[in-house]
Amino acid sequence: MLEVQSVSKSFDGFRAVDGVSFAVARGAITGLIGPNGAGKTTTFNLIAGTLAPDAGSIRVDGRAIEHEPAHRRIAAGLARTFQIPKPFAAMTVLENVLAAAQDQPGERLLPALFARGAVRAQERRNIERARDIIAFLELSRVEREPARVLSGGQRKLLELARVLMAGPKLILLDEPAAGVNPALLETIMARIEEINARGITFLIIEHNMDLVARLCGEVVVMAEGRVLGRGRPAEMARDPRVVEAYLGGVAA
Ligand SMILES: Nc1ncnc2c1ncn2[C@@H]1O[C@H](COP(=O)(O)OP(=O)(O)OP(=O)(O)O)[C@@H](O)[C@H]1O
Repeated sequence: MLEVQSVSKSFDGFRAVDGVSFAVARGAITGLIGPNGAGKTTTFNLIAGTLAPDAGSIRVDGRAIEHEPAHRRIAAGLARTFQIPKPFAAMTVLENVLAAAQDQPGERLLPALFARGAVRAQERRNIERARDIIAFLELSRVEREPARVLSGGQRKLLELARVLMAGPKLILLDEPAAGVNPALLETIMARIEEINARGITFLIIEHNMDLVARLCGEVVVMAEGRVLGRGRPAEMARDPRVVEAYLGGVAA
């Protein structure tokens, strides 16, 4: 589903991502782990298109996307969340989810002028879909509330809702467990499992090893801009190179 091949990115001569290669199988939930500063978020930004790689290729479903703008990658089925969610604070939960819908005919001039009925029908379908997704993520109670009133965990759920509204086949999650209380974390993990069971592939950056051990069939471990290893979470946790990278990270 995703192939990252020899991808590099430097900031002012500092190699944040240095010849990184890995693949994510269709239908898998793969973890991207490693100590702080390993280059995980930079790798996400390169895959999602918020940063352009200096070198290397990125393929989704066999199609090279590294030169495509971020919005085209979303249309190609790639969606991502952020470590710190950034909902539209003044908009309601429902409006936030609706804003993530792809291919809204109302945004195109000609259909808007000549097919008002069709536009309205599409909008109704979008609202129905958004409300189903909101219910699935247990946010119905706050559907009409502005996003600014949500807790940290609810914001993570709202991000997932927005991502689902875009209809992706591959979802990149940046620290879905960060700042989330244990009850909501259980909801988030269960929903990720259910979404995955419907055939959607995940790549997840996460420091919470309970989440990684439960959800991820395989992890890719990064340190200092490179891939240290890949394998099952329990295997990687025992790998001396991985242990050393984490200890080094703590010491630094
Ligand atoms: N825009 C930037 N300009 C300069 N340096 C950057 C930039 N973005 C990231 N870096 C540096 O690149 C390195 C990798 O950062 P990155 O955020 O990708 O790490 P990470 O593995 O996601 O870390 P964390 O787990 O703490 O989120 C860090 O040393 C960081 O300071």
